[in-house]
Amino acid sequence: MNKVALFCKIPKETLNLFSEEKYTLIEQETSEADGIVMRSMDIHDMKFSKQLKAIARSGAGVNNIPIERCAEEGIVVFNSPGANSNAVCELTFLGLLMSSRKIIDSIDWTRNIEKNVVESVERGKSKFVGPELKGKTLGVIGLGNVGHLVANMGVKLGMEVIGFDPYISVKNALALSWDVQYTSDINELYRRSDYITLHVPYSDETKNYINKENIKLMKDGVKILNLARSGIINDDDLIEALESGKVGYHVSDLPTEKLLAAKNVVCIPHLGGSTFEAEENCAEMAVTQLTEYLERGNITNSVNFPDCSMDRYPGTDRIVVLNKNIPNMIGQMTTALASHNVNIIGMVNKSRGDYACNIIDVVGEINEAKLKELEEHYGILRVMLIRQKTEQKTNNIQ
Ligand SMILES: NC(=O)c1ccc[n+]([C@@H]2O[C@H](COP(=O)([O-])OP(=O)(O)OC[C@H]3O[C@@H](n4cnc5c(N)ncnc54)[C@H](O)[C@@H]3O)[C@@H](O)[C@H]2O)c1
Ligand SMILES: O=C(O)CC[C@@H](O)C(=O)O
Repeated sequence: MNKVALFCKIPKETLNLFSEEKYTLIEQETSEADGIVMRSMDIHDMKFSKQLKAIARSGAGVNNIPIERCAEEGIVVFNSPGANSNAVCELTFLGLLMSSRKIIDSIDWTRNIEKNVVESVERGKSKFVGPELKGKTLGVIGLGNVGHLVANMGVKLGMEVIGFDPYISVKNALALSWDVQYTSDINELYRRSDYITLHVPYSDETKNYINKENIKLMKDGVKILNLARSGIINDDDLIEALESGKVGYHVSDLPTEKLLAAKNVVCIPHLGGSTFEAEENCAEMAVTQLTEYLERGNITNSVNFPDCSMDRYPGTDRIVVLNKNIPNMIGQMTTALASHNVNIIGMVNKSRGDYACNIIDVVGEINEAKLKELEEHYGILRVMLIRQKTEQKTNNIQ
């Protein structure tokens, strides 16, 4: 029986993916949890027990999870790429309009009209005139699952779109409209754009990505949208530019104390992925990937281990070994298995960066405690034994 800690609410239909015979659902991490399902909470300081095998992030960004430490502790971290991209793209569209048409200020102003509403509206509305999006230039930084949709949306709105992403995937490049102008020179994007929208992960590389040096290159009155993460824009530099009018408007889905107090800023409470559809898509993807790993050892969409899957050989037990990507790992594993007198029927080994995964289907008597001794070997991070299949029923939270 696997224990899974739910750190967030997940839709009822998704709960049903946890079969009753195989899972107990709990609301907190305990020393017994085999898996965690979570959203945006920050778990950098959380201590994980040896029992914890996997964390499934229902969402795209994983800067709230200590990915590297998890890898070293043999904990596979999954995210749900693309599952909330449309929701973010739609909110970006709203952000573009809000930054252009003084929507928020005008709504506030209208709400405070005390009398002669019709007349006051017609007399006062001229102070809220703003530009159309059509014909303006939209700069999209990061052309991943969200960014490529935003770029294509810009084209559909009649905007000139310029995109930058030095690591764009083939899949997203192929999905990009031919009318999106791709540049490998980000300064060109800064110089030409009337609107700049960010869709990159938060990382050491993207911290303070937008700062006073590159703001200088931008057009006067440029509008900047951040629906990615706080910290990607240097708040102080941005606020200075908003004060001077160099930056005309800022829309943030990741508010900070400083931004809340700044002028010409609209803050949204991190609603990018908060649609019914996106929440369901993310939870379903996260839970499916987690259960697939716990039940069958197959890894899809991990952010710290490679994709690694194998069809189960009938009548076998399955051993999953996570290890550092260094020499002689497979030799050590197969030697240890030979000493148990088990026969390897099928095996797959995949590596990515510093880490690797092996799925090994075997027949023969396995002493699990003895097998676990492999974890004492340098470079072996986790050994997991999955005995032959059992049947499924559905589950409810305890
Ligand atoms: N507001 C929200 O609720 C919400 C929802 C989803 C995602 N996000 C944030 O947006 C980010 C992007 O989401 P996504 O689903 O498109 O992720 P993604 O991984 O599909 O795309 C990120 C893209 O950024 C690119 N990139 C990485 N470093 C870059 C750099 N230095 N310069 C330019 N491009 C770079 C990558 O190549 C990739 O194509 C996430 O990491 C997350 O932090 C926020
Ligand atoms: O959990 C959320 O609502 C935020 C999701 C979003 O920031 C993401 O990275 O996918």
